Amino acid sequence: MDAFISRKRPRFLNPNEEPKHEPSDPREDTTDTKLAILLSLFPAIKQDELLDILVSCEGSVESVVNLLSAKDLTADTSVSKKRAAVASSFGVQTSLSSHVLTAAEDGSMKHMHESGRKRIYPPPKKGKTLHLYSPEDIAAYTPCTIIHNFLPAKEADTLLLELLDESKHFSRYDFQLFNRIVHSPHTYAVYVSTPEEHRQHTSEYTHGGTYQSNVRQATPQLRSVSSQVQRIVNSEINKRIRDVYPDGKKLQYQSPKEWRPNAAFVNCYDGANESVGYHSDKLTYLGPRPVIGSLSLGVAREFRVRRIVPREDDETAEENHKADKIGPGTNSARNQTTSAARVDAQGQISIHLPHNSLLIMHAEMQEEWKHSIAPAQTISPHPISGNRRINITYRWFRDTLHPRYTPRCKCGEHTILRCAQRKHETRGRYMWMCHAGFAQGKEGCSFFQWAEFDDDGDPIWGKKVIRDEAPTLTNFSASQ
Ligand SMILES: O=C(O)CCC(=O)C(=O)O
Ligand SMILES: [Fe+2]
Repeated sequence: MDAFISRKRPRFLNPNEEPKHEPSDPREDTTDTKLAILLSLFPAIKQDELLDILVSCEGSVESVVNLLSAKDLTADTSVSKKRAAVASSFGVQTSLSSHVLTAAEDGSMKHMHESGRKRIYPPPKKGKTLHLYSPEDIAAYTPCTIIHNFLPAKEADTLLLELLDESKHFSRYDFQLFNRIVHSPHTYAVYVSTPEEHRQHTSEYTHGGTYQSNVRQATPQLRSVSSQVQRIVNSEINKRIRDVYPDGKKLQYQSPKEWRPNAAFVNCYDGANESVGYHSDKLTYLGPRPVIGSLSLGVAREFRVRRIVPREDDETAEENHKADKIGPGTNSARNQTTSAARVDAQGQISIHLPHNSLLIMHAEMQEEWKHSIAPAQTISPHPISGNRRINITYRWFRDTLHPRYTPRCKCGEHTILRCAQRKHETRGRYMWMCHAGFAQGKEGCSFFQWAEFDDDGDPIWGKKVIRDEAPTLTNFSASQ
């Protein structure tokens, strides 16, 4: 069903934990009743369509009736009155999707597609989850694009089989949370395409204060798929710039260059309880406004996203420094207590990721949104992978942000790049910080330096801009 369903999120009992599942909202039980009422009022409209409109009106029968009656100017007045009477017994809600009304250039209210303006949707309501399925809704509500059935079916199955076999080499990463060492609730490995890249990823790039130990050579299938991902991601980036960004221009700090993935982080979620908590992906080596291509294989799972809500009160750059770390290539929320509170401050959106779907996280994603793979209440086993889901995130490590260039902190370690997200005065500014505080058993130093970039996201060290002209890393796709 190309629609979303709105459900109320439960309050978290333990602030360190995402809920294992969401109890269903008793109000959902009324959906059938509402649909039956709508069917009786609008017998000429198909049930599926009515359901779509109902969910896009957040379950408000009154909004559906108003919407459809407004369209139906020739409607019999007695029918209209009856519809209005029934509808008024339900609360008014906002409407979404293709039924959204918006102000046109001339100030009149028109349906989105008639107004000639870009679609701007309201965020999900506090404490609710919007479930999105259609590529159109996902592109409109989130900074993501989804492409279903991305690979030829056989190729997707071959890649899945290959990575399931690889997954026996995957490991959990350990991270520190409130003085405890915690294991990630899924396994992973990093894939690169040449021995030189392997050397760099195991002895130069650091993640949360340690070198990656689980770096592997990309399999032929992984590399072949990388070039297909590269093609489509670049084309989708251009569409996004043209159709969504202000004045049809790339975002400030977004690279104007072709996106060239040179590393793939492969995750395995074995069973419904395996997950990854809310985080944004680490910017340190990807740079500002990165784009990430994420291919899902095997069991379908929910990818949840939520916008980072600015907070005026107690945010400081120093506080950001104390952020906990939840995985390689990820920046978690500062802690799950505040994270949980903010999930409730603005609703979340759930994107359903079936086998062989490619999700593109666009340039506005990492700095302004967080994402997670929620534990599932139930999953439907996949014919090849059983209960397992494999996910590949193709990433482009910018050469200009190689650790040979990035500042060292007082501990003598490589710093990490973060973006100020919550305080209005500093929101959107980047900073270099000590990462030692993120590593097991290490206390961080107080190193802090604002990070400067030119408009294309290349770093400015002193007055010197390091440009990304001669990549040292071999491009994943080009190196086949
Ligand atoms: O499994 C996914 O779809 C997302 C994984 C993720 O967020 C990550 O590897 O950073
Ligand atoms: Fe991520």
